[in-house]
Amino acid sequence: MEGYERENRKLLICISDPTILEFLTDAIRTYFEDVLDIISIRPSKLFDLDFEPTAAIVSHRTVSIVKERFPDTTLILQKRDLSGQALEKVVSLPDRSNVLVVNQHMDAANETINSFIELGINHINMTAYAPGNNIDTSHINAVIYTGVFEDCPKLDCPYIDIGLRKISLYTIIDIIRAFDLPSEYTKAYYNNSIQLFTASCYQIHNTLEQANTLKNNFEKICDINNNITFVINENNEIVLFNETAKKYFEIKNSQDIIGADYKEVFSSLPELLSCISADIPLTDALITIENQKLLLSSFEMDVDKSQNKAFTLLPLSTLKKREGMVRKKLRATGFTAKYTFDDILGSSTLIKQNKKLANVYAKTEFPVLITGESGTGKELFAQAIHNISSRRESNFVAINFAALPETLAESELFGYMEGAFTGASKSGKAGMFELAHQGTIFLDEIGDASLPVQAKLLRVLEEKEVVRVGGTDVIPVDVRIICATNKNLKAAISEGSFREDLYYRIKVLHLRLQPLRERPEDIMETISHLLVGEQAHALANLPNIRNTLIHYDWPGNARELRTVAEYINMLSSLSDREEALDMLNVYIENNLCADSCATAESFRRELKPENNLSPEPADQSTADYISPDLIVVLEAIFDLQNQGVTAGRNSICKTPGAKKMQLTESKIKNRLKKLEAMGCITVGKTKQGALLTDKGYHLIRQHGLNIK
Ligand SMILES: Nc1ncnc2c1ncn2[C@@H]1O[C@H](COP(=O)(O)OP(=O)(O)OP(=O)(O)O)[C@@H](O)[C@H]1O
Repeated sequence: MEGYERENRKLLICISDPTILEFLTDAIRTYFEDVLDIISIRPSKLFDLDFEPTAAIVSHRTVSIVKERFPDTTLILQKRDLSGQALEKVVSLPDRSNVLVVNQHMDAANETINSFIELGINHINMTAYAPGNNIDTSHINAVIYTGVFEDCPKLDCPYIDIGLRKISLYTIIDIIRAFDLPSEYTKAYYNNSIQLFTASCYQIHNTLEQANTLKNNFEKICDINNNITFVINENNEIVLFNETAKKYFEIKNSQDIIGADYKEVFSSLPELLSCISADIPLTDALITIENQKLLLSSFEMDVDKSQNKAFTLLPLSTLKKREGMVRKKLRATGFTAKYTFDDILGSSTLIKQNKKLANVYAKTEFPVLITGESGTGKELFAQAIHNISSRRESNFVAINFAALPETLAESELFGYMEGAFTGASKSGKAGMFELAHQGTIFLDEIGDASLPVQAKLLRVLEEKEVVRVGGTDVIPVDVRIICATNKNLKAAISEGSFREDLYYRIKVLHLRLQPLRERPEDIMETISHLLVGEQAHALANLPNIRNTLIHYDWPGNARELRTVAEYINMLSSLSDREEALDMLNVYIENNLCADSCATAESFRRELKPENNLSPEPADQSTADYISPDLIVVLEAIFDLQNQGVTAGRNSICKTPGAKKMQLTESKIKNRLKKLEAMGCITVGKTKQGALLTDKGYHLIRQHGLNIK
């Protein structure tokens, strides 16, 4: 940059660094361009000048050469101040950070450090650095430089550019004095500086506010967290004591505790004191404070190289309360038994007996095995038992072995530890047994459990404790077991697919649920509960429909019955009654009669055109409706009785009626049970065979047989 000459008002600026030279020249021109000739020059060009300036601005580097060239010129050693740029970044550097402050020259770097200290920035350890200066930089956490990145050593840490330092007020005053200028020239400088500093103060204010917000948030989190929490620094001073801690240790004022030596604060609690002083990480260490058991954990606060240590204390009583709350929540999210005995429909002697028995079982803690065909209400009974047992306030956890892949069975039942297998949740997971703690576990389709799982189940039943997959800790569980199966477990034992020892363990109490066909009097009662509206009831009570429903075998039991009820409900909403009736007839014939010729025949016989939607009279007994196959069996018993032959399965099978209807011995066995349940026959325990009751005779007579 070439200057130009002006009589008596020549100010020379001679600085070796071209960037700083340009920066300073621009700044000085801003203030003095109208009154001074400003000549800006690098030291190498000094001897080309053919005039003597009134004053010269020099740096530590150029002072001697300028003095040598112009001995009579007033020399002004340039002084500079922080620009304010990125000051908030410097303020936000973590406490005790080791920071390199870089400048082209050591004295300028030291000047920058002094400026920082003057501003009150003393939370960091600053080391001056200039190129060529050999220092150990291994511990450096950040580098601060003043606009010239090339001067910095290359380190793997954050760099903060605080910009070229602006010219100092002292230099301005020196210039004013050297040229005897009016003091107003300082005004422009002040205005400019105030603007800069207002901006940087604003930034610093924001930064401090953010830091304060963070600190407040952190303290709030510690307060919300119900654990007793406190933090101690490397000088053994307490730096944080949350609200729970204050309550627990009965500290009224934060000022009484913050900054206090923990050894004094806890002097009367030797066990806590020794744990804190031991300087080893603790995870749920069991300690006693004034007869109360607590879990103590400690954490190194490895933040910003601080040596702070956090401690949390959790009273066991609080832990238990929380456990109870979690269990309640779990119950609310699905581990609930919703059915009670009132939901179990049916007033047959068989169902009444089973309800009575289950009521008694509920009052005990013994395992119960519920057997019965699919849909007979095994889970319904299990839930009802749980709901009147002493465990009703805790979880009812159901697991179905038929739906559970073998690979998952173990982890689902017993839980797993973090990282126990690929895909395992990070935090591990409690198994069904743990979730059922203090409640009931319902092991449905137990007959489908694999042999290895059976072995583990046996162990849990015997030891009353589980070990999570991938873990070693033994977790005690207090669980009531109810198992259910529709398989013949005795046969499974003979085949070797079910453990005999497990069988006897789970079958301390036994409940056998009879299928609907063994208690036909429950059919209409159950279906009535499921029908909605008069129209649906009218449809179901049409003689042919009602008769078919009563005599159908119901292999799917109540579940199948529900489907039929739903279909009738759907039809009942049709406006065309004739169409509804037609559809129902087709449905019944296709679905309920397809498997049973006898039912089909009876159904067709009764499906007369005059059938309309008027229901059966309410007092008509279900037993007045009987299918032809049952009539054939009744007739056979009648004939055999008359011949003096014992009416057993074998003899009935050989009668002409049974032969005509292709009734096998097992079908006859089934029909005999039905007739017995209907009260039409009695079957003696000895070899006397089946005998007709009055009702049996009545039915034969009613169906047109010629009985004398
Ligand atoms: N006696 C009953 N009263 C009312 N509803 C019943 C009755 N028995 C069974 N159910 C109903 O039938 C359906 C099947 O019942 P549940 O699941 O208890 O049978 P299950 O014997 O456990 O069947 P599965 O062996 O197929 O699991 C449920 O909708 C249930 O509400």
